[in-house]
Amino acid sequence: MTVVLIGPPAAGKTRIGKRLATRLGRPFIDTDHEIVAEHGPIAQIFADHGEPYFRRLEREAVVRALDQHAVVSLGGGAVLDPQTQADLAAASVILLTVDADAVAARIGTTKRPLVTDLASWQALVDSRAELYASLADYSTDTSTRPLDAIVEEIALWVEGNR
Ligand SMILES: Nc1ncnc2c1ncn2[C@@H]1O[C@H](COP(=O)(O)OP(=O)(O)OP(=O)(O)O)[C@@H](O)[C@H]1O
Ligand SMILES: O=C(O)C1=C[C@@H](O)[C@@H](O)[C@H](O)C1
Ligand SMILES: [Mg+2]
Repeated sequence: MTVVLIGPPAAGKTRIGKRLATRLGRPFIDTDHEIVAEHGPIAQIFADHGEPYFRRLEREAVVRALDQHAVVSLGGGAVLDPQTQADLAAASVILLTVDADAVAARIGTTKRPLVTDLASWQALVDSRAELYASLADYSTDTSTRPLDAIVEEIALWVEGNR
């Protein structure tokens, strides 16, 4: 089964996904990175064409990624697509959560069009928390523990669920 990481911005999907893929001996795909490689910076896509256009590109990247026996990190909003929600039933879905205190230290430097400060991050999380939880087969919090401990915990769960 494809292993998929979901969760809000700055939860650690990219960093943890990369290490988890190495740990499991699988390729790693990050849908945000696929979109950037093909179409340029996400903030620029939002600015030039708007969010609905970005979501269409994202859906195409998700379809390609879910077809691989890989570890896939989805963009934070990829799960808003109903077809993606349905497709995730056939994957092992891991939700990464993070609390606001930890995120405050993480969101300073990157360019996220929908997350400009802690308040916008919190609003986005509040609006999606139920959806994230409903799609997850396993959930773990990334706020305080070192990356390697989190990766090992997830890897053991995946190996138990093959
Ligand atoms: N367990 C952790 N402990 C400390 N810092 C972490 C941890 N996990 C991630 N980080 C840091 O948090 C930041 C965000 O991580 P990452 O880019 O992996 O998140 P993401 O969920 O992919 O976010 P997005 O794709 O929305 O940008 C990075 O600077 C990363 O180094
Ligand atoms: O949460 C979101 O809606 C987003 C998260 C990022 O991963 C990017 O996919 C983009 O900035 C949108
Ligand atoms: Mg990421």
